[in-house]
Amino acid sequence: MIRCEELVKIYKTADLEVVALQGLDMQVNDGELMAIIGNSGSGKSTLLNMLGGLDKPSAGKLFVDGKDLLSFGEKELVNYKRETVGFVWQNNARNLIPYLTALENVELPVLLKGRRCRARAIELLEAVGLGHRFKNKLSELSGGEQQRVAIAIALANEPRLLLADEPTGSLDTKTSDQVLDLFRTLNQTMGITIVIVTHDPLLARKVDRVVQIRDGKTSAEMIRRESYADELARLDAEDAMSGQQESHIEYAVLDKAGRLQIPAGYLDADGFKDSNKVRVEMEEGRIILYPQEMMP
Ligand SMILES: Nc1ncnc2c1ncn2[C@@H]1O[C@H](COP(=O)(O)OP(=O)(O)OP(=O)(O)O)[C@@H](O)[C@H]1O
Repeated sequence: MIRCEELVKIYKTADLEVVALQGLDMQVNDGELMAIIGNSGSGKSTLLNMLGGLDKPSAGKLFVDGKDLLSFGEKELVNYKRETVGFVWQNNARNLIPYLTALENVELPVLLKGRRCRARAIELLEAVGLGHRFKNKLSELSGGEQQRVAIAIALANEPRLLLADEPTGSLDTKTSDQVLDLFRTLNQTMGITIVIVTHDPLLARKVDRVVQIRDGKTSAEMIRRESYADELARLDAEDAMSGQQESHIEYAVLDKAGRLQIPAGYLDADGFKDSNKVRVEMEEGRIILYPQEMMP
């Protein structure tokens, strides 16, 4: 669904250049539900904006749903944003009009697309579990319900890809869980690919793959040992203690040039700390790193 190769984004301001993405490689499969995590300023939102066609990369390759985004002109970009992607933001106010009802809020974008809208808007609200609240004004809905209206709007154009930037950032744990459950249901029933940018470690634990970005590059991937659905089924069957097992296996990302980012903290050990060299040995199918002065 998504293929980024050596993606670079440089922001130029009057007196400064910021390299927000520094040759980022990432793939997302069709129908995947995955999360992107990383420290503040690591480039997550920049990447999401590139994927959504809201901004253009400075260099690299970017394919979404078989389309080469870097080759797009203005018109193709507008079509792409209208037809291929949907967005969900942390801040609902960006999407919603408080004095209109849930139904009117969803009808609006459907109307703009020139379809028969009421039936479709009701269908979308039912898909996000709000079939019973569509006559309520936005101001009468809870934060989680408002976020679900925003998700219904994002689905109005039947996008193949849903991009969510901190979608649970302003919600409590229980409501965040409900929004994530909704993403999972939409992912399974509609086959829509979903990419979530999040700071929330609990949310990240619940998706099957997490990509970590460090300094504008992918540095690690956490892949579930078993799917979340399988884990829930197993936990139901076993006692609660088995939930202590780590849910994900962490992989460091190896780029095409053979570069590897050692996970944060590993190089704090004695011998590695004050050196810019490590000794690399191949041993029985393993690659082992030794501090410079330590002989194997
Ligand atoms: N429009 C812009 N002009 C200049 N610099 C920018 C712009 N947008 C982002 N940056 C810079 O690019 C870098 C990456 O920013 P980005 O917003 O992608 O990070 P992030 O990982 O999403 O952070 P956060 O988690 O805090 O939202 C930062 O150093 C940021 O200051």
